[in-house]
Amino acid sequence: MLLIKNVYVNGKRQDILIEGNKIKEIGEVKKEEEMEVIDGSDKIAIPGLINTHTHIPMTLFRGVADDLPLMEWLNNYIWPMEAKLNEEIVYYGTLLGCIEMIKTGTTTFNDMYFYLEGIAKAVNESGIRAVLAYGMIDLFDEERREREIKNAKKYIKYIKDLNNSRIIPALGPHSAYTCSKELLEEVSKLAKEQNLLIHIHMNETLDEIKIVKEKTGMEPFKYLDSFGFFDNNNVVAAHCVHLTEEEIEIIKRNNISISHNPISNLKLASGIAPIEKLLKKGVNITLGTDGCGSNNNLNLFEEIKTVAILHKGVNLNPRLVKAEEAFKFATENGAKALNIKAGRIEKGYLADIVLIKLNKPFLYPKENIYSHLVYAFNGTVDDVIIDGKIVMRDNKILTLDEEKVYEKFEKAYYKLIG
Ligand SMILES: N[C@@H](CCSC[C@H]1O[C@@H](n2cnc3c(=O)[nH]cnc32)[C@H](O)[C@@H]1O)C(=O)O
Ligand SMILES: [Zn+2]
Repeated sequence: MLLIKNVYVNGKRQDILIEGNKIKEIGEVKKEEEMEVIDGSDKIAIPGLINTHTHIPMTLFRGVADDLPLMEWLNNYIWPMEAKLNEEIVYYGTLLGCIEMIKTGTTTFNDMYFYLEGIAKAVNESGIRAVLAYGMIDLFDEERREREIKNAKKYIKYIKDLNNSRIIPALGPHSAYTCSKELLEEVSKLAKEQNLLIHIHMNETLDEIKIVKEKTGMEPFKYLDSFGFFDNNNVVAAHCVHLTEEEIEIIKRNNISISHNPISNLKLASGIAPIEKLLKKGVNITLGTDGCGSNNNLNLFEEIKTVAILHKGVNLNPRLVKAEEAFKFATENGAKALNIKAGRIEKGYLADIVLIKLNKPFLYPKENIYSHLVYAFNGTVDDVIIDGKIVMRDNKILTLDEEKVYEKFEKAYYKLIG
């Protein structure tokens, strides 16, 4: 068992006892012989952050094609380079991504990419928790559709056969503008049959909406809703930047979770999602970084701060998205979207816990710590526990050899651009 002694958690100094992968007790815990102890007296404990939209191997694309709009970025740079990926290169890209997320307090990520064996191998070794979807794009071609659906089913089986509760399969139809209606219908059916999360890009840019509207006569959410895509499914819709009132109703009615990616949306000049309207409707808002090609890091604390100030500015309302709301987007709401019992430090919850030393200049005055975590903290955490296991101690990753990963990553990168 693991005992975190005298740590500042849920607003007071107390102990956290972890048994297996769950939180067993919070409060006054007597130290027993067989317990491993972490002294928490100079630290705060927070729930591990949950990143609900990533393409984790895109660490390899960081800084490769900046300052471009989405369609040009995807078509002229990213998609041609992705054609040169393989399992090994993706494995090293993912290892780096896992290090970066653990170092900045993220304990779960929701991913859509390909070469999932490489991704799953790296996730397993790093100790992080992940929901992994094979990203499907058929470009309305029947042969490609068959292949994408076959691949998706292959990876769902592959992940289930790993029998690792930290690695969860999901379905990842890329978007309404790159997937045929037949593929989307097949995905919706499969998701219901196997009770799988659907992870999809929605309404990210005005171009995308124009393409879908010209093809179907409807906006993306209305089009998908017209054939029951969302019915009785668990859906995480990434971006949701440009929405009609009618589409917001569809999101609410279908209990769709939004993965709001404010920094990616700004960097690609996609726009700013209508968070004020979505909040008013009680929509479950979560946070994502997107890939490192359009952010360019995986530090979810930057998304927390951005979401807490961006919407104040654009709506001229300083009361919009308070600090505790922004923090909830990245913890409890993310857990709800991914249907995992995490996002809070409470008895019976998964032991995904992050410890932060308080002796950092931007964490003073200490009594305002919960404000600092949103408006002042830079994201460098100290200890990380995932699934009840210590994966980082005093900022040192215990599950991977960092220097070796950096060296192998660079070699993989040069193979990719060579
Ligand atoms: N089976 C597909 C893989 C799709 S994975 C997910 C895709 O989303 C792409 N992607 C990354 N960021 C974004 C974004 O912000 N919007 C739309 N697509 C993105 C990413 O480059 C990747 O091609 C194929 O063969 O291409
Ligand atoms: Zn994306």
